[in-house]
Amino acid sequence: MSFTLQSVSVRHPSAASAARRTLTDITLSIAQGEQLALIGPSGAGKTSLLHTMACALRPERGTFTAFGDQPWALNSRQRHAMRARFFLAPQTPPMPPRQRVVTAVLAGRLPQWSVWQALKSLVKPIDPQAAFDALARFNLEDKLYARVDRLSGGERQRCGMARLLVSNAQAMLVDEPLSALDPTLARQTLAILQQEAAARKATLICSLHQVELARAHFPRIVGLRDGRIVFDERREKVTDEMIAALYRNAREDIAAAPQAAQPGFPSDIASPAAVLPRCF
Ligand SMILES: Nc1ncnc2c1ncn2[C@@H]1O[C@H](COP(=O)(O)OP(=O)(O)OP(=O)(O)O)[C@@H](O)[C@H]1O
Repeated sequence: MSFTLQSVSVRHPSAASAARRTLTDITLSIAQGEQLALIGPSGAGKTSLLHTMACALRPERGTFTAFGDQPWALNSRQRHAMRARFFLAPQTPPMPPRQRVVTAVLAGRLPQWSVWQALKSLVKPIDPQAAFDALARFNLEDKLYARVDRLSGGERQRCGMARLLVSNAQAMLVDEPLSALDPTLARQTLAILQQEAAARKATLICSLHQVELARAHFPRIVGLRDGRIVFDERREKVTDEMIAALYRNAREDIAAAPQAAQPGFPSDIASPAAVLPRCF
């Protein structure tokens, strides 16, 4: 098993103590080599779930196991060693603007390198061929020595994916990898991620706003809403109705609901807010 979460609840450390939890009662088991898409509306908790699995957020409750160990029961050195087994690719990859693409891509090797190797690679990239090969998968090999701040948003995002490829992660935790890409590039990029994960038998967990791509390409789909799992199904079991319910906006519900008359107001006026414009 790559990850097992049993009744896990998470609250962001910076959130007010009275704020509702970011994730509530999450139970999920993900086998090594599985490919799974996380979908759900903005603020559903997709990023927070990926961060929890990457040990960047500590559960407030429940049991979290990664690769057979409970990371938060380990000491920080052991937890750091465990982090080398997975790679979290954020939506906007952190890359110093003046850095060369080759260095930014090779940062995917940082978890495997000693401090000395990391410093050495900053001065003279240790394995530029690996960065070149990874960039070539995304047709970006000509950007090897370009500065990061000269890249378009989509190029930058694909550099982040090239960084993921040079890591030797056994689990790839990828947050909205397609958000800056046109539809053709989005499909190609997703195919490369899935091929790479399959080739190295790595687990691939991808948060996506492109629901149709998720349904077309991922065997397992987890729908999140308001920090809870709404469904966790094989893709053939996910229906249009489940998707519509997952993304239904609370405002749509209010608009669709019959307007109940309130005491003290004429029957065609539902609330004080509704009457205000009529006063002026
Ligand atoms: N650093 C933070 N401190 C406090 N609350 C946070 C923090 N980051 C996210 N949240 C809250 O946690 C909830 C889940 O956010 P999260 O980013 O995980 O959702 P998401 O599904 O990834 O959204 P999106 O699709 O918009 O990226 C939201 O209510 C958000 O406001």
